[in-house]
Amino acid sequence: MIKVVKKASVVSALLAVVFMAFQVLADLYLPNMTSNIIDNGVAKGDIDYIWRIGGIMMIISVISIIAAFGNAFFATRESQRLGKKLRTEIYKKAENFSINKFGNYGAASLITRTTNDVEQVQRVMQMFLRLMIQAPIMLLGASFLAYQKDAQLTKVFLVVIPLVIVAVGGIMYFAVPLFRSMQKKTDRINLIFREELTGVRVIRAFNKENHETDRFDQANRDFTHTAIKVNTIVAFMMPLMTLIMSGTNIGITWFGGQYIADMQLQVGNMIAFITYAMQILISFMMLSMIFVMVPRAQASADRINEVLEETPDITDKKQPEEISLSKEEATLTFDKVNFRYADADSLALEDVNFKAKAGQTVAIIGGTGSGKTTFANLLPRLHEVSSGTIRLNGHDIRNIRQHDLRELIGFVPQTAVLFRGTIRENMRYGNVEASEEQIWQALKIAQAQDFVLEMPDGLDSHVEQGGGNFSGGQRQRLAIARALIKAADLYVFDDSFSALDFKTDANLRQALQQEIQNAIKVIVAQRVSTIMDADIILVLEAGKVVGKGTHKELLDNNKTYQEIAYSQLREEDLK
Ligand SMILES: Nc1ncnc2c1ncn2[C@@H]1O[C@H](COP(=O)(O)OP(=O)(O)OP(=O)(O)O)[C@@H](O)[C@H]1O
Repeated sequence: MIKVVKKASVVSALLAVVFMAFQVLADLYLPNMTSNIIDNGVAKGDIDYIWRIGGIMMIISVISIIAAFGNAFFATRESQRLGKKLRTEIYKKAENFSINKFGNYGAASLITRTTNDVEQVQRVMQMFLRLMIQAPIMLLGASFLAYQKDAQLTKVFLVVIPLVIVAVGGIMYFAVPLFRSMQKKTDRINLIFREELTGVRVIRAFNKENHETDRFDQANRDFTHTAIKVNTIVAFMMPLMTLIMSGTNIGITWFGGQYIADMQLQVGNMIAFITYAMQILISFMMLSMIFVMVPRAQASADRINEVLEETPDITDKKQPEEISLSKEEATLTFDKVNFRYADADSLALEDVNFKAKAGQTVAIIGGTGSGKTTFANLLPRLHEVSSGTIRLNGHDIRNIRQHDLRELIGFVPQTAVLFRGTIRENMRYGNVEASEEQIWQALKIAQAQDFVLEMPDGLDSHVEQGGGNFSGGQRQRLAIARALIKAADLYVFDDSFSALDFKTDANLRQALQQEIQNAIKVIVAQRVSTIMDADIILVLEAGKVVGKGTHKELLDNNKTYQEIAYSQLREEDLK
């Protein structure tokens, strides 16, 4: 918790504390003046005294109000700033996570950590700056002043304080573990909800709405059940404290009345004593609220820290090599490349070797799970090779800044992701300075020009979140165009032609061949027809390259390739 809260500004926090100190001092001083006004003004009928002290009390009250406002302002501002800072830090950290790390946490948990967990810490920070300081000062100050007013009456506290400790302790004992578990349950609700939203089509197609609703209901019920339980327990706090406060009041009045009758105590002092007693009990209540909230926020702070303290598994070298666009000089080399996922027993890619030069097309083909996407992800360093070397334009890609490397690569992922906005904004994601002409040229190569032209708003047509208002094939073509808009030495298409019909697929490949002549193209595909013209075809089987060559060579002498090819096309189509 301290690690997280330390990120707040010391100056603002100090200002909040100073204002709070003024407020507490004013609040502690007022009962003393009330006692004076009663004993010296009211009892003796001294109207001047009442006016004078009354006036001073008004001024002190105004100071108390200003101090309370100042404290609230700085406490709120600093806690909000801390929240903003934490959200930004988590976001930046998560943005740089490798695909592996991202998968370990899961999107739902990262969202809960950025929103709910940060809110918990923010709330405690605000409370800390308001109550955490107020409560102890008030407790000590009020105890001291009460003792000064009448030492005999403090014996009431011998009964009251143990009672308060038992009541508050009991409530905390039951509530704190429940508060802790609520954070995990919030995570679970977010996870299920997110999964259901992203998988809504599958859920409907399989008629699993009821099953999913039950799953969500169960998590929701579990969370609500815990929340009700914990709030019921905490709800006892108020009536219990009111009971104790009333009891204290009666005790003080009972003993105080006797002392007044014996002329050992003045009425004003008794009234002041009652106010101090209430302040002592309120301080206990504030402290107990802090003790209830801190463990819950501690759980949140731990979850935030877990993300912030992650060491990135893919980092830039301290003195990276400089690289720039090579155009016709581009080269790509895989030298004994192996890759293993962190939690896997076997290699996902084993001993991959090849060389490609500017203008060439490298194709990767293989069955599902053979390692094709893994291969594609190694190129922009979304994963880091376990051993061996990948060289782009002669540079080991581990020696280049990730940013510089990715500037040289046009990447089309397996799932075409578009962002909410317009087609033009999505296209400019690839190159912010792309001219109108460049955008249309990229759309033309990607075979997306026609359908964009047909849309009433053309490039200004609206794109829904994830590109939901486009067909799978249209999304793929827009994602391809977005990558092509970028001047790159290497274009990677991870199964990016799979949703295209054969004719569009062929036209696209032809356009790529004609228009993108200098760059190296890496095409991952399941369809032989997509990669027939490639200069180098790598056939993957369980992560191993079981064939390497051109379509003709492989068709003549590679059994795996023959099996794939003959299962998809007729013999005459393969020539
Ligand atoms: N994050 C991961 N952690 C552990 N193993 C993984 C992970 N991602 C993929 N794998 C495993 O690595 C192997 C290769 O997966 P990859 O996604 O590269 O296959 P693919 O050829 O692209 O398959 P597909 O054509 O179905 O997309 C598979 O056995 C898969 O189970």
